[in-house]
This record gives sequence, structure tokens and C-alpha cells, in this order.
Amino acid sequence: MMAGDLPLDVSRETLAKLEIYVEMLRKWNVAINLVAKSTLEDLWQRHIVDSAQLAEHFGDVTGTWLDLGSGGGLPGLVLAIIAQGQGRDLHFHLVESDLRKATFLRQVAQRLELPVTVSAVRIESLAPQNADVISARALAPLKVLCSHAARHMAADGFAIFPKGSHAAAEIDEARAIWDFTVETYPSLTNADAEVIKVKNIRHV
Ligand SMILES: C[S@@+](CC[C@H](N)C(=O)[O-])C[C@H]1O[C@@H](n2cnc3c(N)ncnc32)[C@H](O)[C@@H]1O
Repeated sequence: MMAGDLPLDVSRETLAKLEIYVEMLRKWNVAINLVAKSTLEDLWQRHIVDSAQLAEHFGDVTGTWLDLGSGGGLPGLVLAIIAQGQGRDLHFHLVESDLRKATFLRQVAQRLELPVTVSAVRIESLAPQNADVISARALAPLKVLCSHAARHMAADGFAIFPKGSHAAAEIDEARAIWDFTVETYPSLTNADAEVIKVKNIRHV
């Protein structure tokens, strides 16, 4: 494991928890497609570091962090491990409609004693959450994410989405339907990709 690749300092305990998580991810991935098998060789950089970079946006936020379409826990579980290690007052709510993936998320959360709740439902059927932060990775284009965020985000909250090389096009497309403010940050794991932070989402 390469702690030095992480975009932040983490304690030995946090690193140990990340290692256990990765070990469980690899084990369960034999039976469930949590991450593409083609990415297993580079799992740490492709998935753990790529998720961990969102921790740079913790700032002084407290409350509920809602991660939509968590899959194998990316970025939700990685961020919960880091936030817990930093002693942050953040609770992570992971939404994943696939029951087997949701079971995996609960098993990791239980084993690592993380501040995590898992809802095994479709996002569309989840009651409005008033979340302080919303994240989603590899779930949907920005125009769809804006619709989820508009429903589930607190008025003063923000959404943070790792995006690929089409972030600018997705922003343009979303603007036809949604009004919002957006900040973009270069991805630390992919020179062509960006992380976008979205606030004040309203229908046009
Ligand atoms: C492409 S995977 C990405 C998973 C993870 N975020 C990652 O980066 O590896 C998308 C995940 O979202 C879940 N998902 C898709 N649509 C959903 C919905 N409407 N409600 C809840 N989960 C959904 C799928 O089951 C899948 O696990």
C-alpha cells in the first residue's frame, strides 16, 4: 500500500483501515462486480486515491455527507475512513440500489466501525435528505446529478463530483436545465479529468 500516494497525511490507523477495506473489496470482487476487473492491478491509484482526493474539500463542513450510487464504496467508504481518522463530525449516508453491493458496504462499515448508514434503495425513491454535502462518482451525467442534488442537498450545501475529460461539456449540457455555481479542480489521478464542486442548484 502506498500512503505516500494519498493527497493528504493519514494516520497509521487510517491507513490500516484503508488496507482492510481494499482487502475486502478484492475478496468480494470475485463474486460481485464492485470495480472493473481491469482496474484491480491499479486499484490503489484508480480508486482509493481518486476517491481520497475529495477529502481535500472537507473544509469545516459537519453533518451529513450523502454519497449516491456508492457501488463498492467509492468515494463514500474511503471518505468515511479518512473523516473518522481526522475526528470529523461527519456522518456518511451511502445510497446503493444493488442489494449485494449494499450488503458489502454494510459489512465494511460494521467491521471498521465507521460513521456510515447504507440505504439499499434507488435514489429516486429516497425521501429528501437535506444533506450538507453530496458526492457521486461514475453515476450519471451532471444534468442528472443536479436533479438528485436539487432534491437532497441543504440550501447552503455543496455537491462534489469527480468527472472525466468531458466535464466542460457536461456543465454546458446541465446549464440548459439547471442554474448553479461551479468550481473546477484538476484531478490528482488523471491529467484529463476534473473534480467539480457545485452549489446553489436551481431550475432555470
Ligand atoms: C458505475 S457504478 C459506480 C460505483 C462507484 N460510485 C464507483 O465509483 O465505483 C454506479 C453505481 O450506482 C448504482 N446506481 C445506479 N443508479 C442508481 C440509482 N438510481 N439509485 C441507487 N443506486 C444506483 C449502481 O448499482 C452502481 O453500483
